[in-house]
Amino acid sequence: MSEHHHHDHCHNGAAGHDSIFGSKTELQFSILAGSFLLVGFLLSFIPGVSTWVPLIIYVASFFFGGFYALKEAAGSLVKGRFDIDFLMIAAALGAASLGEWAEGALLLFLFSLGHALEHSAMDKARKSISALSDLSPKTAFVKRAEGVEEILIEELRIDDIVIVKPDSKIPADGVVVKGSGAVNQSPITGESIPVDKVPLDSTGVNHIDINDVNAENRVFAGTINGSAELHIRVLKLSADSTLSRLIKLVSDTKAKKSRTQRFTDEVQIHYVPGVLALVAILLCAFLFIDESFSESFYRAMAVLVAASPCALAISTPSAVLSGIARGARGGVLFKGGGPLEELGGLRAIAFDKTGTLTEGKPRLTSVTALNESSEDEVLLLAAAVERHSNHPIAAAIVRAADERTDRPLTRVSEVTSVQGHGLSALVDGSRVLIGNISFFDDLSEDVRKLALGKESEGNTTILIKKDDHPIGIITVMDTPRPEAAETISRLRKLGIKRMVMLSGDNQQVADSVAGQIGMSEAWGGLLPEQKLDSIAALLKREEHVAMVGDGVNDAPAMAKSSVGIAMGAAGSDVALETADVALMSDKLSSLPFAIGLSRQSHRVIKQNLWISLGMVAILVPLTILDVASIGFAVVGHEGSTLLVVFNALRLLNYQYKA
Ligand SMILES: Nc1ncnc2c1ncn2[C@@H]1O[C@H](COP(=O)(O)OP(=O)(O)OP(=O)(O)O)[C@@H](O)[C@H]1O
Ligand SMILES: [Zn+2]
Repeated sequence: MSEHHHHDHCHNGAAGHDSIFGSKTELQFSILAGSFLLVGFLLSFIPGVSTWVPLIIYVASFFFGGFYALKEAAGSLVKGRFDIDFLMIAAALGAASLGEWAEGALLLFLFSLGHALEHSAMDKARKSISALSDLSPKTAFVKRAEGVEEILIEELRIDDIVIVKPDSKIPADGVVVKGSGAVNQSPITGESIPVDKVPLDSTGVNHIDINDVNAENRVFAGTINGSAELHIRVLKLSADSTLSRLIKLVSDTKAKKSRTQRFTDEVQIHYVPGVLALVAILLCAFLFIDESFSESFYRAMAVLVAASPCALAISTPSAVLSGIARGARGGVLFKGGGPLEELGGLRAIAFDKTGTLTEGKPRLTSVTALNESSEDEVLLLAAAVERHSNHPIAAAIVRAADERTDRPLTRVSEVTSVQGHGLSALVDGSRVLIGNISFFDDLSEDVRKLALGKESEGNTTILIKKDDHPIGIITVMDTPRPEAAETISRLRKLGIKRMVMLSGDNQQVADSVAGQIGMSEAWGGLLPEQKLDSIAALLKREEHVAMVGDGVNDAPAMAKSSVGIAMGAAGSDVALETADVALMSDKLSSLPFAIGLSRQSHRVIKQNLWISLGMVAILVPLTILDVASIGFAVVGHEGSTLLVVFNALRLLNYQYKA
């Protein structure tokens, strides 16, 4: 990741000091500038040394001190912008033109030193992100016909079988096919407790989509194998692995900017010309008050340095970068400064039920046969159709049917799914409908009562109709996630005053789950578009609402909310792409950490604004009134810039305390 040497300079703009001139060179140049300045200064006191000797040495100091500033200034000028670098060079050249070479060289030296330090501090935050890529091993042991071969991970192909030794890093995203044991997934998901993995028999299966593989069979590149040897079938190329995409998303500079970022950008657009105008006026001071031009010039330059908005410009980007880097290490991916700053300020969160607050793995609780059919018949027919659905309810029915009977499969065709209701299909020539009560509007009073009774016990209730006759009722029940109740109470303690469950399931089930995890509001029976309306309604009342989901069928609602949060993003491509904030683990418990980090980032950004604006507010009057010299202004200016950056770096060490 060494090509990530892109520096935000104090104006967010021009590309940084790339390639061979890394930030190390920048620091060396600055030190050279300082050394030449010192030598030149000392030589000027030695009698007998001709005056042009120190002059030549000062010119060398100018060169090294002004090199990067000139590069930056030129880059911005091409885009039609004046920036702080331009101002600095103007000031230094102005001093030189008045014969004050030492002053000019000092200005450039301090400026370049401040910026070199600032850039290496920013690099520290960036390295924290690129360190993610070191998580993945460089090579993998792959099984070939001739034996085991060690190859580069870039050369791994889909369906290769790699052998992962105990206590070593897993080289690819894939499915365990042999061996079982615990895997430490904390590098990707932030989960501190290792997760048990068991093999999945995939012999003879041609194509496996990693999104369909259960968590207990699935492993990610960059996670750490425990004490067992695992054989893994590769399901993703190295470049497409969850880790690679995580790194790509984290270092994506085009990600959503935060409001503060837009504010500071805006300020700078109006501010720099304002400063230039003020400086122009101050340059003319000698016309109105009794002083020489050089005195006016010095004052103007000091004001210019004092007023330069370097610290302001870097205050937000540095905090955003550090906050995002810290989040990524904790298994939380913020897509840019926008979500990072906004999440902590939220007071309302909507949750999807299935798979988010619950496990998303419902169990069959009852089968009721109606009208002369048998329970097995009902279950089998339902399972035959549900085999074509990937809804969690379908999985429960299919599993239960497989356990009970092994009758040959019936012929199923024309399966269509009706969003939020159920399925319709042709089975051996009969029209079969499977779905919730609201799917059927012509139920007899008896059947309806029976089904409603089951719902009131907290069951998800599914009716099966064959050729327009109800033949049975199947009920399933999902269990709340073990960490859900605790997370909800933590969120409440964090000041999230409104938490709402949105569910396509019936109201009784929604209420029952909400009751078990201590949530007060549950809105059930929602069709997908009604979930969108619910978000809109919440947005109207609460202004900002986050939506937590698994990204499977709630992506539109997540997109509509202020901050869309996806869980289990490590296992789902959709979730990783659509969310503003992705919780890499499939655990709700990283949500309080994410909110805590977001709030801390927000605090740091605010502190940084105070520091940067405060310094300008102090220095500008002092320089105008001739109380502070230009050297003082440079020290104050660069000092505040560095302070802001180091304050931001504190975020890298953020710890969530429950
Ligand atoms: N394949 C299916 N088989 C049987 N019933 C279904 C099926 N798909 C949907 N349903 C019925 O429609 C209801 C709503 O489904 P939908 O997919 O909109 O919500 P969900 O994802 O199950 O729940 P939640 O909104 O809580 O996440 C389900 O509770 C179920 O009663
Ligand atoms: Zn600066």
